[in-house]
Amino acid sequence: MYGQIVRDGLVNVTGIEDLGLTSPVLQRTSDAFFKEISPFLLHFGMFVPTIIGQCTPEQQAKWLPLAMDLKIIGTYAQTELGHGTFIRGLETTATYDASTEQFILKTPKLSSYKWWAGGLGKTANHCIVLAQLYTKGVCHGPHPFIVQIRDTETHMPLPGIKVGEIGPKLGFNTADNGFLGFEDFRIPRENLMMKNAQVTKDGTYVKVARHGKLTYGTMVFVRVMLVSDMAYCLAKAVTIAVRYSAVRRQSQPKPDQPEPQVLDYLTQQHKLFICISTAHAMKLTSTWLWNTFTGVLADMRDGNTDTLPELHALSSCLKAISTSDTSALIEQCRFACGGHGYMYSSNLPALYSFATATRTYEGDYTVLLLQTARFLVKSWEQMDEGKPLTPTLAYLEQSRNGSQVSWDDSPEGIVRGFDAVAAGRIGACVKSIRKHINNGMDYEDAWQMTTVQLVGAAEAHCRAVICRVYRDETARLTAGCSPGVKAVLDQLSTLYLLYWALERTGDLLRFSSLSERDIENLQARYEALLLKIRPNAVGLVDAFDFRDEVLMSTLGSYDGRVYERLMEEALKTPLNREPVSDSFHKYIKPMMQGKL
Ligand SMILES: CCC/C=C/C(=O)SCCNC(=O)CCNC(=O)[C@H](O)C(C)(C)COP(=O)([O-])OP(=O)([O-])OC[C@H]1O[C@@H](n2cnc3c(N)ncnc32)[C@H](O)[C@@H]1OP(=O)([O-])[O-]
Ligand SMILES: Cc1cc2nc3c(=O)[nH]c(=O)nc-3n(C[C@H](O)[C@H](O)[C@H](O)COP(=O)(O)OP(=O)(O)OC[C@H]3O[C@@H](n4cnc5c(N)ncnc54)[C@H](O)[C@@H]3O)c2cc1C
Repeated sequence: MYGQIVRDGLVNVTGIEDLGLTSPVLQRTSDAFFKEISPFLLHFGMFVPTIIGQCTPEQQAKWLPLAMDLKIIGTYAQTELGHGTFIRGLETTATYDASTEQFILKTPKLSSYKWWAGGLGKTANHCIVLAQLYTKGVCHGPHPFIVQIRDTETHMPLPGIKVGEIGPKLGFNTADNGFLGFEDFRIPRENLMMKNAQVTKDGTYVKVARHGKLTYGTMVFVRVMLVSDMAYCLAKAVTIAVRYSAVRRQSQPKPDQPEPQVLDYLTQQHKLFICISTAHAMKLTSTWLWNTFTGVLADMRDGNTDTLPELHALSSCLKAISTSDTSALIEQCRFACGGHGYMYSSNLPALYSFATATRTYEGDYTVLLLQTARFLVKSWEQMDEGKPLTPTLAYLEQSRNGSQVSWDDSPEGIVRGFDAVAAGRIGACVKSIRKHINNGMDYEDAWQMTTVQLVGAAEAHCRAVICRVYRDETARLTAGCSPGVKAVLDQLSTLYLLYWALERTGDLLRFSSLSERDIENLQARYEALLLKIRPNAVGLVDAFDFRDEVLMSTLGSYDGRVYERLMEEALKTPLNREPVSDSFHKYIKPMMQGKL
């Protein structure tokens, strides 16, 4: 039964089509069972997908049934105390011993301890370990291995394994993130996950993969999944904040009139409606990214890896921007709920601590944007050589002659404006790199000196992609809808464009013919749009269709009994069990009597 709950709740989200499971879904029933992060998150989120992505069919036949039936519980241990970002710098070694046909796992020093893997501390008995593969005295770089770390009967760590929990964190405190060290721990040769590289019995290393970075495949998969996760988290947060804002009344802007719902303040609408619109933008972009991902998988099954670099660039920037926007906007939802938003029972602190972690894990924000930037600069250089551009970079063509794009304030025109900003910023980076090189720097230093601009260019590219996909997908999906639904969804996608155009006026002034008058118009349209969305705001968050059991919020429940729920929760707190707590007699009273 328990296993079934875990499977229903989490495996659907991983959307492993090869297993006949569904693609990403917005709602997750698991949230009603696990109030916090599940210690099984890594089992279904990374352990199982890595078995699928990195094992041969024979290895899958052995490990998948065990993992799917929860006969073994696994996690994914890549990060070490000393290195997370730089995977090639990992220090754990797996050295092949041909005489016993085993790998010997070793943690050479403190900084080589595996650190962070979810469920590793107390829950998992198996683990995917990324280690530098040595055979015949040669290091072949990091490779994944399946390692049993605990006895499946007693759950005791096996001899040669040092494992434990890493301690309290900002969030994720129920995920038992762990550390792991190896003292010459031996595993069979067959535990190397051999889809992309193999070691034969005599220790010969055989590379199978056509692309050098396929070992990083699970990370690409999880990055793709995270965009949809972010849409889901933000939809939850804004449901809480909008419902609360409809219940909460504050201040008296006009004398002799009742206190308005705070949702009627334009500033409150400015804080919240962009969250509704962003949740839609991310959901539609995540589905589009998922389709791109499955397309690339299909290409790779046919032996073609040409589309992988664009997928890596897209999944990197969309992971970075969706996690960063979501954490900022969830925090904005908390601000929008005033003091009560700070209550744990509002569920906003938990949502925030989850979202802000996603900005770091599975690839840090800056690091991933720089990966995208690498692709963008390379594409620019290829364009200069007259080579064709990939579909998501087709907009670079317009910047070839370097002239400013003329500003057009229709939604499609604004999307073209974002294209122009992205193209302009990428072009500026290429110019900066070339200038530094002409001044005598080598390429790496010229790149370093341009990284602040490169991060900005990758952000601009990602924003342009989101704007285009959001606009196009909204038009496509609402084609058969009623005029009312179509109009409201069109308002939401227009709001996204206006909001970001106003956020990026500096860039638009630089790379398009936008004028002061155009900015005034944008501002006026934006404010008018907020008022148009206001009557539908509660309906729009209700349409996300979260059950109260999933939302778990005193502020956001469907019935709006905010104050009653806050009081009910307050009365449950252990400090309210007795009218006078022991500390009064032990410390406070003696202090008042001058006896301390
Ligand atoms: C619930 C919580 C769960 C959390 C779990 C975790 O956090 S688990 C832990 C999660 N941990 C992390 O996420 C760690 C984040 N760190 C990383 O992913 C890598 O260390 C790196 C990508 C930053 C650099 O890697 P590097 O030093 O090996 O590479 P390089 O920069 O020298 O580039 C060389 C070439 O490789 C290309 N390429 C790179 N990646 C990919 C890819 N996936 N696919 C395809 N291609 C890729 C790149 O574009 C470039 O191509 P070019 O231009 O030559 O044609
Ligand atoms: C809640 C949580 C759960 C996690 N779960 C797992 C797990 O299950 N398994 C696992 O293996 N790992 C896990 N991790 C680890 C996570 O993947 C890493 O923390 C993450 O990849 C960032 O790496 P880092 O910690 O080494 O940061 P660092 O790379 O040390 O980052 C520190 C700073 O340096 C900057 N920086 C680093 N490199 C560059 C560069 N090349 N250029 C410019 N700036 C740079 C970063 O931007 C950042 O500002 C988890 C982390 C968290 C927070």
